[in-house]
Order: sequence, then C-alpha cells, then structure tokens
Amino acid sequence: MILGILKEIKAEENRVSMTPFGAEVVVQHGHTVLVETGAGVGSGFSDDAYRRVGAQIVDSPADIYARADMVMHVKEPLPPEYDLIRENQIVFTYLHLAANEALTRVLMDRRSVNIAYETIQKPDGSLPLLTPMSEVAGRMAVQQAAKYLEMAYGGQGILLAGVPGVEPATVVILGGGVVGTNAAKMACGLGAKVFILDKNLERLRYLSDVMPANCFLLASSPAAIRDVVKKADVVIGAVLIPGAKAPKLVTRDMLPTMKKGAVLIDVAIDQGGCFETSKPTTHTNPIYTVDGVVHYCVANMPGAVPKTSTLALTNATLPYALEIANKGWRQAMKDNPEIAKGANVIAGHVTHPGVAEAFGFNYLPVERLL
Ligand SMILES: NC(=O)C1=CN([C@@H]2O[C@H](COP(=O)(O)OP(=O)(O)OC[C@H]3O[C@@H](n4cnc5c(N)ncnc54)[C@H](O)[C@@H]3O)[C@@H](O)[C@H]2O)C=CC1
Ligand SMILES: CC(=O)C(=O)O
Ligand SMILES: [Mg+2]
Repeated sequence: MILGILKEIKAEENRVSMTPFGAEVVVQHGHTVLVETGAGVGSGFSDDAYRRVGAQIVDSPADIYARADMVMHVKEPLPPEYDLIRENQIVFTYLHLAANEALTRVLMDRRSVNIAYETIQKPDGSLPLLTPMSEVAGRMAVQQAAKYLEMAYGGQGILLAGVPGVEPATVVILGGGVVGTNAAKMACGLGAKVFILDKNLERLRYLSDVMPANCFLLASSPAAIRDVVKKADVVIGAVLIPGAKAPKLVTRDMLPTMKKGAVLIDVAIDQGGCFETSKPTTHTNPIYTVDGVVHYCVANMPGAVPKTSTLALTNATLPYALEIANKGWRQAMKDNPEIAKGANVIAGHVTHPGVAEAFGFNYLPVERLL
C-alpha cells in the first residue's frame, strides 16, 4: 500500500502523524511511504531523516492525495484539502465528527474511508489512540490553569499551589478518565485541593485507591456540579461519551455563581465542549472571558508540545496503521474489532452511532460493508 504523511495545516499544529522511526517499520513491511516536505520539522524531524529510512519526500499535499491509498494526518482535513480526498481513499486521523456536521457531510460526499483515531476502542472500553494525547492534554491543562490564574490574564491572581500559611487553589475536574486523572495527578502534586466528578462509580472507587489524600471523589450530577463550581478556582472539562457530542455540564447560569477570575479549561472542546459558553480557541488566542470567568478552549492542546506529543502519538498509532496497510481496511476491520470501531464515515455512509445521532443521519453498522 502507499501511505501518505501530510503536513498539518491547522493553526499552530506542529505534530506529524508518523515519525521516521515509524516510517522505517512501515517501509520494512514492503509499503511505500510518501511524506510531504517539511511535515516533520515542527516535531524535530528533517526531510532527510525520512529519506534515510526509505520514505519519499513529496512537494505538495495534492500529490500525496493523488497517489496514496491511505493518508494520515493528526488533525481533521481542512477546507483546502476537501476536493483532494478521493473515493475509496483511507483517511486515518483524529476526526471528532460529532462536533462537525460540515466535515461529516464533506466526507460522505467524497465517499472515502474515514477511520477516526479517537473512536478506535479496545474491548475494555479504553481508547488506545486517544489515550496518549489525553495524557498530554490532561497534564497541560493544569499548567495552563496555573498561568491563567495570574492577574495579567484576567485570572484571580492566586498561586495554584498556595504557600505555607495561604490556601492552595481548588481545582474541579469533570470526568475522571485519562484527561481527568492526568490533570488530577499534576494538580495534586502541586498541592491543590482537587475534586474529580465522574458518573461511573466503579471509576471513582478505583481512583480512591490510587489518588492522594488531597483528591476528593464525587458522583457527578447536575446538583453536584452546580454546587462544586461555586468554590472552584479552576474547572477542567474532561468528560467523554466516545464518538458523541459532549454533554453541557456547566451551563451559562452557573457562571455568575462562580468566583470572578476563575479559570475554565474545556479539554472536551474537540467533541463540542462541556461548558455551555465554550467555543474553540487557538494557541495564539487561547482565552476569552464570559461573566468574569476566563475560558481556555484550545482543541489541539498537544500541538503546543509537538516533540513530546508526536512520539507518544506514533507509539500508539503505528500498530493500527500497519495492520490497515498490511490487510486493507476491510480485512483489518473483520479481523480486529478495535479498528472497526474507528469506522466513522465509509463510502458515503455514517458508520458511527454517535456521529449519526449528533446530526440525525442514518446509521449503517460498518459490518454491513465488510
Ligand atoms: N483539547 C484537546 O487538545 C484534547 C482533547 N481531548 C478530549 O478530552 C476529552 C476526554 O478524553 P479522555 O479523558 O481520554 O476520555 P475518557 O473516556 O478516558 O474519560 C471520560 C470520562 O468522562 C466520564 N463522564 C462521561 N459523562 C460524564 C458526566 N456527565 N459527568 C462526569 N463524568 C462523565 C466518563 O465516565 C469517563 O470516565 C475527550 O473529548 C477528548 O477528545 C483529548 C486530548 C486532547
Ligand atoms: C485528541 C486531539 O484532538 C488532539 O490531540 O488534538
Ligand atoms: Mg483535539
């Protein structure tokens, strides 16, 4: 198979979907790897590093789309690429379609085979291609919160960690999955008073065994959220219903009950966000303020630390990319139900229930296409 590694074109996105180490393995399996010139530079990989392992450097995205059986990205395809996507071409990347009806329609029209990293799922429910970026974003969320609590950014002017004699910040985390747990580890390590809310009681029981004593675990309900946000200095949105639009847990009417200069970090923004007042922002313009509450809603947080994120992402994606390349998408999905869960839009059909439900489209189980 011919694999195409595209250069990211989203604002301030410096990750790349395959390292030279990954490309080397794919080439060793007898595949051709095309890499768009400059694709790896932001992550510290020159064109020569890819050439040395047998990949070919290609000048334009149009050439890659024209030649590759499977194109790989980190972020979703953007408008300049839409017309380049070919029928039956495999598009393997983060798609977050439940938050993007326009892109869903484009991919249906192109009749391509669109496999989303974020919905590939193991039998235990975990999301192996989302996990590494959730680890990065969860940890980063606390760094960002600490920064935006500073007064110059509109924050309250408090130090997250406090100092001896002065209380630390109260950090509320909605969702105790990968993002939530990684954020909690960082915030607890800094000495903050941390509350994690999750609706999965088994998860809360597990977290109570492994988290330190400054982490408090609450069952998530509208009443619990309404109550806890009042005392929060930071709220981190980290909920997920895989493939579906995020539930709006913090509603607009709660903002006036919160502290002025509190900071909301909506990590779940890529699935539409879990605060009613969230709208996507970029690394250049990451924050805005509503009712005195600072909002940070960057949809590609790991893009800010590409040298860490690219390595973590390729570690996770490579075995799946290789299986798809070795077998073709149909056989790979027949053999490996984890990959079948990644099927979002195939040959014009919506094959993910969360995406179909988000926009009222017909849902066709992918098994019917295999
Ligand atoms: N903005 C960015 O750059 C990034 C965003 N993300 C996003 O972060 C979000 C979270 O991802 P993960 O932690 O990996 O997901 P996860 O599946 O590991 O955890 C989600 C948690 O939310 C809980 N949950 C669901 N509904 C809830 C509710 N109503 N109240 C409380 N908890 C609830 C679930 O029980 C689960 O424990 C996803 O939308 C993901 O796409 C991930 C990485 C980067
Ligand atoms: C998960 C995701 O959307 C990201 O890493 O940007
Ligand atoms: Mg994202």
